[in-house]
Amino acid sequence: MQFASINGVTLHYQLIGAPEGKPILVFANSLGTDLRIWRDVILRLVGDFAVVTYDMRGHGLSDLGTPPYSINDHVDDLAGLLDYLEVKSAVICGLSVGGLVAQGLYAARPDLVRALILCDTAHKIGTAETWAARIAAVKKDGIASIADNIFKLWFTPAFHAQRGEELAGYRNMLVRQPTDGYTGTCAALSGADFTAAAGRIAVPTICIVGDQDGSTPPDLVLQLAKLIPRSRYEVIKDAAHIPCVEQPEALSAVMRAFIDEFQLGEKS
Ligand SMILES: O=C(O)CC1=CCC(=O)O1
Repeated sequence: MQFASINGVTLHYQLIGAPEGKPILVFANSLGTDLRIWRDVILRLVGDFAVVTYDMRGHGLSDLGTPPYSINDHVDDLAGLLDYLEVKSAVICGLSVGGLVAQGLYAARPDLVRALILCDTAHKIGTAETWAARIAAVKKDGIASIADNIFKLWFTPAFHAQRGEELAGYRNMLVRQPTDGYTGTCAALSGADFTAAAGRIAVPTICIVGDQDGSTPPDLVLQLAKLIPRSRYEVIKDAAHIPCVEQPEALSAVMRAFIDEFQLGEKS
């Protein structure tokens, strides 16, 4: 296991493969998950890249810091981690809030971003009201009290019917996140709006979404793609909000095609 103290917060991360001579692919997780969600995608891409994954503050084995957070707290953590690892420029793949962090990283530190893979995310996710209601529910009754509803957003009915063991494991992942880390990140989501910034993105970008995503549905992700000049848009079949878990083969194939189109698999 690897840990780094970034902005006074211990972050859990994994660097897989040697960065020297290889392009770097960085993965940022979604609300209520940790770096383990990327495993089956990483296995399909790791030969050609060095890979960095990490647990956002308040999630996984990373410190809590001082919640509630702003999206810039998460952005500063990722920038700090890349500086710590002496990564000069990387392909940043972010899922949901991780995609907002990726957009924020580009806005704050474009030097660190060679390309963006924005997965099941948007320029703005939810409203102040929906996040306030979720924060209140979790503070009152805990994450477990909302888990069934969250899982309808995360996974398709087919996943629920056929992949019960994984469902149970991912439920453990969700309910074991620190309550303050989870609600702290809901606050960050509430305040994050990259609508104006999206039009200034000038690196190769692809927006990807599961066809049954109940959290950031295809229409919303298409709106994001339309805001970003020359970006690509792809829909993953038979997936909801977490295609890296539900359809890793299809997601990595889309990522691979994007990587090849822009020759991102070659060291810049
Ligand atoms: O509601 C969820 O759990 C889905 C989600 C919204 C933002 C995020 O990161 O995940």
